[in-house]
Amino acid sequence: MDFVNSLEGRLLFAVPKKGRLNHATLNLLEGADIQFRRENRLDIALVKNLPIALIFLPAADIPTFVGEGRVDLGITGWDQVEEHDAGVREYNHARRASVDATGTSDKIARSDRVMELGFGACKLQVQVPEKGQYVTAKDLIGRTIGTSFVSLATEYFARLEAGDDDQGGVSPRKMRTKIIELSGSVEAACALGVADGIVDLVESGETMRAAGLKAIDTVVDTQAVLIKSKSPSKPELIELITSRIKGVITAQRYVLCQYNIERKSLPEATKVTPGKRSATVTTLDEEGWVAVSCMVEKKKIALVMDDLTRLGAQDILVLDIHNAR
Ligand SMILES: Nc1ncnc2c1ncn2[C@@H]1O[C@H](COP(=O)(O)OP(=O)(O)OP(=O)(O)O)[C@@H](O)[C@H]1O
Ligand SMILES: O=P(O)(O)OC[C@H]1O[C@H](OP(=O)(O)OP(=O)(O)O)[C@H](O)[C@@H]1O
Repeated sequence: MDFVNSLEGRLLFAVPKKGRLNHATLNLLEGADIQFRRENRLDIALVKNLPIALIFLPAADIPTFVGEGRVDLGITGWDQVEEHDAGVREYNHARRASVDATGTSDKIARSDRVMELGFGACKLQVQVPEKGQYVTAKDLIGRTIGTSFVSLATEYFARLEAGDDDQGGVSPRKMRTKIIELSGSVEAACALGVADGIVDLVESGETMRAAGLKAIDTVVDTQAVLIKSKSPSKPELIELITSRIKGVITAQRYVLCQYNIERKSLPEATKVTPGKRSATVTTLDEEGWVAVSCMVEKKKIALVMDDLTRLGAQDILVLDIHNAR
């Protein structure tokens, strides 16, 4: 098939081709009924039931493709979007300083965040040896930092060196802190004497603890996001996809809780289960009793059931939601 020509007229949607965000992203696409079949080794797949082409890319490259408007939509980590944007800011800063002392307008190729997707949550943190001499991030000024997030780390330490949170006046080129790029296993850098501190992702904290490191500051709080280019083709299709994905996320986050309770306990019970908008209450055949049905956040359901039982609720049922709008 001539794939390049078959992209004509289709919305281009970039998704992580491998790594930590791949599986959850594919689940999301399935839940949103975006049907495709990916040929072996091909990084483009045409969607069968919508005018969309999926482009499988490394998570780190997706902000570039979307930011430059080559692809309309993308799913990646917010940390990757911030890293890309920090790189553009740094480039513009250097250009302004060397080309035009009065300052040219920033032609920043950036994307818009459409929504957070509720998976891939972690933090990009400054980490140092647990038993070492560094207590705050400022203690690392003038030292060597290992990271895969060179632009964010550069911006972070440039600001620290400038002594304020404002971007103005920061010159990464004149920094005393040395940022060195590592492409993986960043946590090994301190123990092996390559770096004094690192800037790396932390989820459970296991990797950091196993490497004898501790976090002393957070650079970015991140999770997977849906981003779109500044001027996407087919805005109405983007709205449709966004609304479908929202439905899948809501369904993943909530369960449906149903129970019977005496009407006199209803005011207290609806405080425990207020529902997303409000609880649905129906009268039961039995005098003085009502049935309540409402959405509850999955992570809170055990506590909610405990509270309802205490209030005298009976026949408490918890049901999965497959989709929601
Ligand atoms: N430990 C983690 N927990 C949760 N999310 C993570 C974790 N590590 C990375 N991520 C998220 O996943 C994104 C992609 O990370 P990943 O390490 O999978 O990179 P990759 O380039 O896709 O794959 P690989 O590391 O296999 O080359 C990160 O930018 C971050 O948003
Ligand atoms: O806090 P944790 O749950 O332990 O997760 C954090 C680790 O996960 C990521 O590495 P990854 O496994 O992607 O391997 P990498 O070292 O090749 O980047 C990240 O770079 C940390 O090393």
